[in-house]
Amino acid sequence: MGSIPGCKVRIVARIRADLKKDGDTFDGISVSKPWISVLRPDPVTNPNSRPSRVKISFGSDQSSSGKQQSCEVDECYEQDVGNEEIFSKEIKPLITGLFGGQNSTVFAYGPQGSGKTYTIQGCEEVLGLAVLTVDAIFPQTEEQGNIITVSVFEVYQDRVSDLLDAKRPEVAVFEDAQGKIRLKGLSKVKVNSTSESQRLYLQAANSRKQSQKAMDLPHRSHIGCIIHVVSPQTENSNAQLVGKINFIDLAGYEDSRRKSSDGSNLTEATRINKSLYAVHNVLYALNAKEARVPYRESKLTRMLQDSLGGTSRILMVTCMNPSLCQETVQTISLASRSCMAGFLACLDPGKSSRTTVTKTTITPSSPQVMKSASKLNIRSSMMSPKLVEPMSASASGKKQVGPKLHKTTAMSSPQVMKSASKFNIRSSMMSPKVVKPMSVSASGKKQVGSKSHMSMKKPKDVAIEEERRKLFDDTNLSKKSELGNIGPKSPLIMDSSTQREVDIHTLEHFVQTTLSPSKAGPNSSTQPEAQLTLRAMDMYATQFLFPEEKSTSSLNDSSQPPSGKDVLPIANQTPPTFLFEDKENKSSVLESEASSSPPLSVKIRELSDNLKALSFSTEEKFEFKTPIAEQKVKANEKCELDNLASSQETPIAEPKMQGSGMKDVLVQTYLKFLNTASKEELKGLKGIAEKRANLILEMREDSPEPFKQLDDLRDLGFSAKRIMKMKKNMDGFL
Ligand SMILES: Nc1ncnc2c1ncn2[C@@H]1O[C@H](COP(=O)(O)OP(=O)(O)OP(=O)(O)O)[C@@H](O)[C@H]1O
Repeated sequence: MGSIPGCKVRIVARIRADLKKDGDTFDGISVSKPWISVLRPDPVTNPNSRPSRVKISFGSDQSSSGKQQSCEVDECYEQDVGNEEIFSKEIKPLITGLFGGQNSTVFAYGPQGSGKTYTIQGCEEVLGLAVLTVDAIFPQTEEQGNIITVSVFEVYQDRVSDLLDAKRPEVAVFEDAQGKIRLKGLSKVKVNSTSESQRLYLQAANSRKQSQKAMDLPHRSHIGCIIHVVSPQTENSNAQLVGKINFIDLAGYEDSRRKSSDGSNLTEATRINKSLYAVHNVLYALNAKEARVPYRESKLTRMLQDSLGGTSRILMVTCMNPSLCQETVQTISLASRSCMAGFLACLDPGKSSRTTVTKTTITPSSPQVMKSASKLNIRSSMMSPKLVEPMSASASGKKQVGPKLHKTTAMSSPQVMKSASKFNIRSSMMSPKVVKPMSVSASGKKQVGSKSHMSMKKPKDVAIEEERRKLFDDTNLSKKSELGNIGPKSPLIMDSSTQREVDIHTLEHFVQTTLSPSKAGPNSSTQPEAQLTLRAMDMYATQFLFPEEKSTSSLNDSSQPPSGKDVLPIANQTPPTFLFEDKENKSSVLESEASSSPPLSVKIRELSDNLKALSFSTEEKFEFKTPIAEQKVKANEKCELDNLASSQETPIAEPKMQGSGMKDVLVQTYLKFLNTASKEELKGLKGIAEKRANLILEMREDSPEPFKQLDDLRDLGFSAKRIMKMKKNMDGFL
């Protein structure tokens, strides 16, 4: 597979068969001429000296401008090509790898109605690629004494649910101690025939449609089917996964500015598109052989991580409507961008993006785009979905922070940009913009809180995430430097030295006496890191996470019995998901808090008030430039002066920036506490009582660090809404 040897991701296009023959329209305008043409390289004039690709052109070659707009992909299947042919050319090579332990992922991507479901799932009369796969691997699995199991799931707004369980339990996605991705609560059903697998898949998809209809929900979500080949359990061994292949029918891409065809609102459309961009970001990074692949940008990519990275192989089938449709141009251009990344990386492996800060960025400001946009009424924001990539490795080894580092190249496809023009396509959509807020220093030297960084608001979330990962990277940070690093971004440190000292003393006393008796050994009791962690965590929990519950108590901690059906006793099959309802069990949490550590809650609140006061200190209190402040910092010896020095350049008078830094620290410290605290300590937190504390300990057995971001709280039964609210409250507060 793959016309470009060495490329990890293969991008092919498929033009859907024409369903209506009586003339197509585009935005109400009749289109009489064929508007997609496919040009294959001529094997004679284009010998195999370089990888060949297929050119897809949009618009008529007799267009008024006389120009054709085009983009390139690895292959294009035209309207007369059926699923079987695609299967035999594209999927069979993946199946060979499957029996050798190689995982694969097949995406169908495209606008609504372009044939994604038809391609992956098929219909009653036509088998889709997933079912054809089951059909093809049966003989070999039987021969080897292996079995096939199937899982079907839906990802809707970052919630993964099991479609083979009528109750649709939520599936928890987390990483275990060995770094493997676990899908806790996802059923695996053994299938014994092709027809059985087809029935299963169709049933799951139909039941989803019905419930969406009944609840009047918009139906755009990602549907996944995982086919596992498993060696069965024997007396002497547990069941073992031989390999798996994932088929993902991605939610239909829809221009979020157009009226939605399924009633979904702008927010939802934007969210769906964002998750589609996240998939593209991952494919792009993999194909470009980038050092960092942003799997965590979306739940879907995270759950597929073990079938995307490593030796896994990826196929993306970009489905195209045969009728003129701006979404088709947009989707194929995005796909082509990933394809181009692989093409360049394969042509010149020496120039892998592992060693360069240069990022592929297509911005509306690139000359081609601007030209197209102005000529053709293209709106830049649509052509340029920002594909945010937070870090890049600097060749110089120096960490570079902030927008100054962003390099913009109109690398994707100028042709595609131009193509948009003909169809009144807005530029921001066609032009995925890759922003690199930070780069990794080869020397490991950190510069945090520099002006450029502090003033960088977008892409805020990703930058913050990367930053906080650095701040709390135990392996890289000395205790000494941690204070320094936290300092410039944290109001705890940015405040006057007097206040800081007072606060640290309070905290030391607090840590040693109450909060962390288990850490009260000679090493731990004086650790500034522990102090800051606890202090910030307390503030965070009290002030931001549960502001509405300050006067009452915590989130509830009730668990429901396991749901989801695990049909097979497979070694790596995890127990079903536990769901928690936040509306229950308030009393038990109250009891627990009251009985376990009343002094703790009092102290937490005290401390929070202190910190709150600090965070709202007046500007003059942040006078880093005064010699006195500097002296005090030096005398303290707990802070790294380099970092503080760099922060002096930063005007700290921007409360929003200050808040952003504080939020960053607080979120991370809170998560770190969840990852490390004892059961009793956990129970001291708002929202955590006996059951959740137990679950956290259980999760820590599976994975040493189960909480890496706020969204991971969903594994504890916190609803997405609630987590959103937490984030929002924080923003509002800060
Ligand atoms: N290659 C094809 N040949 C014949 N019919 C097709 C083909 N591709 C799609 N169709 C038909 O087109 C219609 C839309 O296809 P499908 O539901 O697969 O689109 P989709 O991209 O999955 O849409 P959505 O994003 O809304 O789920 C269906 O009726 C399907 O049967």
